[in-house]
Amino acid sequence: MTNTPKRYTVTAALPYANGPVHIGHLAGVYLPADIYVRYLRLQGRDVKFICGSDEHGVPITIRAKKEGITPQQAVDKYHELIRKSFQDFDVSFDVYDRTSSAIHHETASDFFRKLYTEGKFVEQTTQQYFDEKAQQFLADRYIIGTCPKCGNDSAYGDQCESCGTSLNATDLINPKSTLSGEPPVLRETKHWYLPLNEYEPWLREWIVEGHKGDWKPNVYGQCKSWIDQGLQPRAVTRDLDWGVPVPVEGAEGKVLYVWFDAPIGYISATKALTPDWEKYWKDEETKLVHFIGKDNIVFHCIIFPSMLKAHGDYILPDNVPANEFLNLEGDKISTSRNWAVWLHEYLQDFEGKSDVLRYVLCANAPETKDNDFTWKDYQARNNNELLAILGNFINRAVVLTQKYYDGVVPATNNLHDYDKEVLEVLKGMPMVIATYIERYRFRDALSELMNLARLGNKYLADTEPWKLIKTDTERVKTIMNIALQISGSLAILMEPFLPVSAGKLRTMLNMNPAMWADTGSAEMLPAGHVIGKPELLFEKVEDADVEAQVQKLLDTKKANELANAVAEPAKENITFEEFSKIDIRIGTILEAEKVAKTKKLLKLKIDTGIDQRTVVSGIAEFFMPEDIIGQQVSILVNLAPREIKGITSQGMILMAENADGSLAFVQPSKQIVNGGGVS
Ligand SMILES: Nc1ncnc2c1ncn2[C@@H]1O[C@H](COP(=O)(O)OP(=O)(O)OP(=O)(O)O)[C@@H](O)[C@H]1O
Ligand SMILES: [Zn+2]
Repeated sequence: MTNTPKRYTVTAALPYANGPVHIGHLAGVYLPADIYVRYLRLQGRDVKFICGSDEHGVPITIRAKKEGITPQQAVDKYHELIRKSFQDFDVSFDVYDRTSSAIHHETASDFFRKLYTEGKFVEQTTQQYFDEKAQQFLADRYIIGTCPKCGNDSAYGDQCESCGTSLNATDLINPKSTLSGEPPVLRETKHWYLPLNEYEPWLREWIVEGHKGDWKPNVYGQCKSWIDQGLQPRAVTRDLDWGVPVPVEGAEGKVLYVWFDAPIGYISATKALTPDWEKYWKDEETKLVHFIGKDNIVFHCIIFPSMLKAHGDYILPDNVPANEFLNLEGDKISTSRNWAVWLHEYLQDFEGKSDVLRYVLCANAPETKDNDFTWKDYQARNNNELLAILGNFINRAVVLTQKYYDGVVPATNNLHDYDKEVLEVLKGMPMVIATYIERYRFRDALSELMNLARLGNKYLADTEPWKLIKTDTERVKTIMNIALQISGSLAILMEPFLPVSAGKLRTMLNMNPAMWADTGSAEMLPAGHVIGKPELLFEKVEDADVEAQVQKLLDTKKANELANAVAEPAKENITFEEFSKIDIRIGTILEAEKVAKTKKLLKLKIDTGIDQRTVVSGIAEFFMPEDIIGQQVSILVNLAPREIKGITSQGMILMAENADGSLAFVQPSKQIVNGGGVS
């Protein structure tokens, strides 16, 4: 599509309703989509921004089972959490719907029925894995095994998350049911398949030949490799009781595969938004763009387009600008490992700072390769870029205008070459930024925006109006006028990236509503216009703020280590006679002191009931001597005495060790007389 399209349908991947939104989702999908849409609106284009929760599929049924609630209750909880956090983050969806809605069930059913009636599916009875204990077919994530491609031993029945290969359950080596842990048996069942192999020549022409130039290399490359490997028919139904029922007689107990119904969710959400929905999906003059992360490429570039093609009434995506992945502090973001910065928590911890997160995630977006988010980088980008460059420039321009002219925009006079150069750059900037945005290069676009603020700072630093005001007041008028022109343009150009700050700046400058096309010209803030009072756009992020976040992550790491700790294998068997030789008694600590010049050792005096004896114990890192006096402990009393740091240790205190190496006393659960035997 080269000419300006008549309208746009922009979709953002439907977030899966089994966890909250994290920064990876934002950087990969929702932020670039929101920047794009906000920009289009400023261009006056007709655009609908579509999203909603993806609420079907096996992981939701597994979570519901685990929590003892129904799948509907599970998705209700996360749908609301996700919807609210997007809203609080100012993601400007025109509609945020959900796939458990009636309108979606109806739309997805109709879609399936049309393809079914027109003979677009292949019906096949095959052997599928069945869990005899749970009396259930094992779709997708109900089955794990070893990936035949990469050897990952926890690949799912539909996909290996390690190498990204899409799988059939029967491809897995050593398959196991995730319900019972048992190896499954094979049972006959009937399903409907979309014969992707038949769409291969068309896909080759449409993508491999047609989109070589305009799709991102990572997206194009993945598609080409899929097509080159040869496509197989793909089942679009599942034996499951949660989802859109297959609307065909004899298909009781079967639902549509989640990846069949989810993308149709974009269409149903548009239906929920407007009775005019058809022109956003069926008119060739509409430009359809899907924003997704890299693991969704095959579904949006191969499977969904084949479905749309089979249906025949719908347009195809013009582009699918998928991003790579964002990692967190060097580790893959993971919902199940709680390794994430959760959006709703961020918004609580950093109230009023949604733009800072938007800035950092866009400046560091994984557009061409995986990238890493670190709190140090977050702090540096806020303090050294947003605050020091953008915030500082705006503040100078507004404060000086208030000081010299009581907020009235002065007129220019007699332009110097330098002024003309700066105005020339300003005039060209909207086009430069727009071109990057239209090519889905949001990092470059943001970097140009910051260059404009840098230019403004440099202009003021070079011309030094604060000195000239004493000698050349006419010159200062020109300088301040130009600084304000830059500020006014920034207020509009930054809106897609930093909507909250852009709003504040527009208020500060007392601006009339303006569009992208108005920027770069002196008409925005004409001489005589009165601006408002200065207000700080950004504030410093302190060390303590980011240290608290890093600590939160360290705590998560520790909790994960404890949860994943694997017990050491048991030692060799011993006989009862051997065990009987061991004499363990309950005793009480009478005295405790640190052993001089050591870090780990405490010297204890213990009442063992038999005697009072000295024991040297390596527990000083975990206990303060004064805290343990009076505690009952278990002591091995017939261990041969040993010399430790010049002290004779007569026995050993029994300690239990945690996964992180910390120690606890092995103590009786109620008071026991000293000397009481342990057996
Ligand atoms: N770390 C990430 N970086 C970039 N994009 C991501 C990241 N994690 C998920 N996405 C994208 O966000 C969109 C929504 O993700 P979805 O709700 O399907 O969760 P997911 O991929 O299962 O992630 P998670 O397992 O972390 O919840 C998808 O398009 C996905 O590709
Ligand atoms: Zn694999």
